[in-house]
Amino acid sequence: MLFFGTVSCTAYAIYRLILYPRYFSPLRIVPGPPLAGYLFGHFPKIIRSQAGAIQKEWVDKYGPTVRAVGPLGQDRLILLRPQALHKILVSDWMDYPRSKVMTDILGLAAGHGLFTVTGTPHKQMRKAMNPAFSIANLMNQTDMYYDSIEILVQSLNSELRKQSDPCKGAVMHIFEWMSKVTLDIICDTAFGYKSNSLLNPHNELTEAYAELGVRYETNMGKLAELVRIPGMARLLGSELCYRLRRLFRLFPPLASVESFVDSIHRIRRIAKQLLAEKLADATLDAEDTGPKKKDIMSLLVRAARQEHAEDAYRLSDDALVDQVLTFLGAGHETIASGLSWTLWLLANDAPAQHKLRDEVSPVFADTERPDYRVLKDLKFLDCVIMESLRLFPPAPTTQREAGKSDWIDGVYVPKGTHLSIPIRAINMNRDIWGPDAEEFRPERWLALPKAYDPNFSMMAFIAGPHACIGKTMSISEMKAVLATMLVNFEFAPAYAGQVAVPKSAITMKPADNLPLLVTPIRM
Ligand code: HEM
Repeated sequence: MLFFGTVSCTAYAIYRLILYPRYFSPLRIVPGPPLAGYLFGHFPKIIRSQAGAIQKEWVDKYGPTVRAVGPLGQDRLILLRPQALHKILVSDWMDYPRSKVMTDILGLAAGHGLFTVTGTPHKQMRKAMNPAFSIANLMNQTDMYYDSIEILVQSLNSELRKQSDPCKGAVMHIFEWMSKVTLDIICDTAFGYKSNSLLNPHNELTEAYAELGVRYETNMGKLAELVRIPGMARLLGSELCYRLRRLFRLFPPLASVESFVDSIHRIRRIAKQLLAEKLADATLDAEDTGPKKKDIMSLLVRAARQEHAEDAYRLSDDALVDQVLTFLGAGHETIASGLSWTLWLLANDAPAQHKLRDEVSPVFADTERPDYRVLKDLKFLDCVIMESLRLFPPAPTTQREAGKSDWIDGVYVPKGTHLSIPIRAINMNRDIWGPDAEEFRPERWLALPKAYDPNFSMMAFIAGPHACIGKTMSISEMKAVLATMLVNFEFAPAYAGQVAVPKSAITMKPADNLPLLVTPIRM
């Protein structure tokens, strides 16, 4: 019996890892890089390459539909064409959910909220959350951004004052500053919580996120493999695993999982605390007829507590904790990354930086806190942000999994195939954007190319029912921060020949925290 079992397992492994990808997969006819290692395929290369870069290299070399192979012989298709993207993201989106590995990892770090549900539960949850992201609500919130932005300006000025000649400026790690200001803004606008990370570098939430960021980036490959073990994702997020986390030290290759578990536990504890405060506030609010709190969580808690029709969907308290985690996870590093790369691009393009400053300065002559409408009307600011998000999309790739076998873009795609959406490669597609697709040219947004498709040519926020719920919020927050930065400071590369490189794997974070020379315009 044991012999029969061993032979069957070995035969299956040989079929799955060696024979299937080479001789039986219907995708073997699709162009792509030569097959790599039997066990992990192209996965190590994907994980180690600069964010979104390998997908771009492959579509440039092999065309708009590329086949690669992931761990355990799993087929992967990289899809660039609008028809294919429309099918998996819009028309048949329910049949192409986010993959289980992706939702397991996202669920651990950013809660089991909108990121991890699909189909009908997703529709219901999204409907419950949409009002909190409405334009009307965002218009109410814009003023709150400036509480943190003004502290950022003061903090950068006090760094400058430490220099022997402040007018000559100082080199500052821009990503660190953008990360702090965006964390403070999301905590305030999403929960009415003052995280104060700009003033207090040892703030618990800031430290936990910094630690999580490091562990997440450097251990992505390990985590992706670990969560494939049935039940492991749930175990890693459990109280038991937190209590026993020191045991990971006994297995040196997994030693760093200890601090990953520790950070997610700390972040979850703060999220629960934030929610408890919101629930207490909601009870008080119900008795009070005065002005209601404007933060997103207060709106969700009030909506969940209101009397609805019997069949209406309500977010439970546990679901609300997960939404807290989702906002924290999704809402700060993405914007921090977008802002940092925009400042990098402007630092390297003095005429664009001057042009933008000329546009925003008159607005600040009238008010220190331009509102949503004023920011919306700043055309060149809009072009600069769109161009920066096109070249450096904070989420440079995303994935889906084929929930059924079907034809996509003329290729028969078996159920279970991993589908990669190469956001950065799509955004730089020369067929759409022309021969200068890789250059920073904000003016291109004033005369869009004929081939431009509003849904599938610039996909920083993707498209369809899973498109980013925070898109309008992100753009308006980026506008408020950038406009204020530009009237107060000038930005230039930190040293001659500086090259900025995005980190490997998932996000577009700059690898070196992006040092830039910051000089004051008004102090
Ligand atoms: C520049 C900033 C941002 C970028 C580039 C960005 C990008 C994206 C992308 C590409 C997705 C789709 C992921 C996928 O389906 O695989 C997404 C989804 C999502 N984003 Fe954002 N995001 C940003 C900011 C935000 C903010 C500020 C929030 C909330 C406060 C947010 C909340 C979400 C949520 C909840 C989803 C899941 C939506 C769903 O499945 O219905 N994002 N984002």
